[in-house]
Amino acid sequence: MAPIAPNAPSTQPADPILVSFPDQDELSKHLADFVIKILGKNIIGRPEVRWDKWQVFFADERLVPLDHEDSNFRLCNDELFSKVPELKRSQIHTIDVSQLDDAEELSDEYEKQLRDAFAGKESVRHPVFDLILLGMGPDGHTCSLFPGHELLAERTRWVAPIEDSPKLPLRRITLTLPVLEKAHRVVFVLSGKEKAPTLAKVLEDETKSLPASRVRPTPPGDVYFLCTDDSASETKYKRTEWKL
Ligand SMILES: O=C(O)[C@H](O)[C@@H](O)[C@H](O)[C@H](O)COP(=O)(O)O
Repeated sequence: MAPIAPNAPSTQPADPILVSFPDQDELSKHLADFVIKILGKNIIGRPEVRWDKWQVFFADERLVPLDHEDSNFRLCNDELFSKVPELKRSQIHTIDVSQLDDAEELSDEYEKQLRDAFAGKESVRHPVFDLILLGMGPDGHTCSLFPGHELLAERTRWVAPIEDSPKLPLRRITLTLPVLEKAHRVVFVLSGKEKAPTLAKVLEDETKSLPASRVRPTPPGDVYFLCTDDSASETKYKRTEWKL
């Protein structure tokens, strides 16, 4: 067995970075700056968003038409995409609604969209996202990966169907843990006191029993928890001062 070089990079996932802000407005402002820094281009000290470079995928999606009130695309479209004409519809990867009746086929087709977008990159064994933004439910679920569900054990597929979601609607597709683990940066965005006990568990529970606590990107990836103070009120986990 070859000895490990003393300066060899760690293969252990880095500790999560917890940053807490007084309220949602502060959180949103700093999150926007962070996204611009990561996905923008620094032009003479002034970061600018290069919208033409973006490829947007959904961490999970409900199997409903794109204009349905349960659609994650619809929510993002109303709040962001429709306000950014520079971001072309072809850069936003949505589910194939002609396959809504067949979750397996639809999931495979979404994985194919991912494979095509990442084709030619060194990372083709896994997609390596620059940034994945996630929420976390009060039960500790993230994407559509729910506590105790067999999909937590999925290691082969990049995208998987779920038809027995404990949170309605029942039928969805979701990115799998291996994809989350390969990302450069995963950012959980949390607000509200109802998330506080779960966040404490996710950050402090060594057993990693909850889906959100299983999201630990491999080096050099990082996972951030950007929260409002009420969400972070029950955890003793160390805070990091926010610096861009
Ligand atoms: O489709 C879904 O249900 C979501 O993708 C889910 O993973 C969400 O991120 C969490 O439930 C947190 O949601 P909130 O941030 O709205 O509480």
